[in-house]
Amino acid sequence: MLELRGLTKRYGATVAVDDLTCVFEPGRVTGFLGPNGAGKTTTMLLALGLQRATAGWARVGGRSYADLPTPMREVGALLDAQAIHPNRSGRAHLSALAASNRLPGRRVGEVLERVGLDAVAGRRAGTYSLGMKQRLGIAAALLGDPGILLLDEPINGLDPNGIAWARGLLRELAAEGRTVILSSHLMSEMELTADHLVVIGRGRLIADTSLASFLAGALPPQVLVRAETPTPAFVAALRSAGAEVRVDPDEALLVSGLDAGRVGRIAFAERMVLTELTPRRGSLEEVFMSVTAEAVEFSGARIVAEPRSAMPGETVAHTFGGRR
Ligand SMILES: Nc1ncnc2c1ncn2[C@@H]1O[C@H](COP(=O)(O)OP(=O)(O)OP(=O)(O)O)[C@@H](O)[C@H]1O
Repeated sequence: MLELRGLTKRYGATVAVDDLTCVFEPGRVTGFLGPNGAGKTTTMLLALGLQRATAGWARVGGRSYADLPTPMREVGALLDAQAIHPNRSGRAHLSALAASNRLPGRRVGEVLERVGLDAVAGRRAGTYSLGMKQRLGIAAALLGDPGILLLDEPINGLDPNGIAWARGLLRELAAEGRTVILSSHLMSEMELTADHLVVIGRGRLIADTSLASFLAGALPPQVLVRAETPTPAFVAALRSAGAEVRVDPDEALLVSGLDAGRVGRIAFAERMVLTELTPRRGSLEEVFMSVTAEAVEFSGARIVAEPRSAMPGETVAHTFGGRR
């Protein structure tokens, strides 16, 4: 478990992390999300003792990182896959890490196999593709068999097979009871991988919630409706019940603001024969953009707005004030 309490980091006038309080729980993949400059990397650096907090603290299983006797056995991190000596082989890179952290040498072979690099472990790491470097970075994070994994953009550069592999690995690591913290801007992948989300904007907590609640909570319900012969009266009845209705060129209706049951009852009252009635939820990308729209907005290179607040019924910083 990784716990942050009132964690704050200022760089001069910039507040990179602002009074952040949350707990990253074991046994699940937590997506750590936020727009560019939201403070994700800084939070990870603070948790790893690589930056000093201005206020508040981060604790790993109740202790600060600096107090951990063998940190790599507690926390494995991937911050920058390119940070490797190009003339060392993948195996030599991991062996050096294992030796300097008093980890058994047999772990090197184990993690190389787990990330699928065993066949190229003798090659100079400088010749690795970005995807291979990401795998090597994940191997390094796993070297101490840690309970917590902090992975900053670990799937950048992976091809579709690599991404599917990484998804399986991360889910497996969580199922083994580890705390898996994953930051990525690849929302479609995050949607498939994460169980839980911590969303920050401009250093502040916006949402700390399950993926399912995040997806369900932020956008009004939408229903895709196809009727055999949709009549203007049906559309008018939907609108007078409060729905926004968009009629597609193929005559499908996209109904916002009413759930499928309500749309079905209106269709029944209007003697419509429906051939489709499909509830649609927002994608993670849509909900993320909606929730963070006011958190960080760039005008040129300038951040201009304050964070919007969080989701209903969850551990949150504020009350959700989105478009509901
Ligand atoms: N060493 C530093 N000195 C000054 N400002 C910094 C430093 N590191 C980060 N910042 C600033 O702190 C804020 C948070 O940056 P951080 O890199 O943590 O965000 P992020 O969420 O990881 O962004 P991205 O998604 O773009 O990687 C930004 O405004 C950034 O410019």
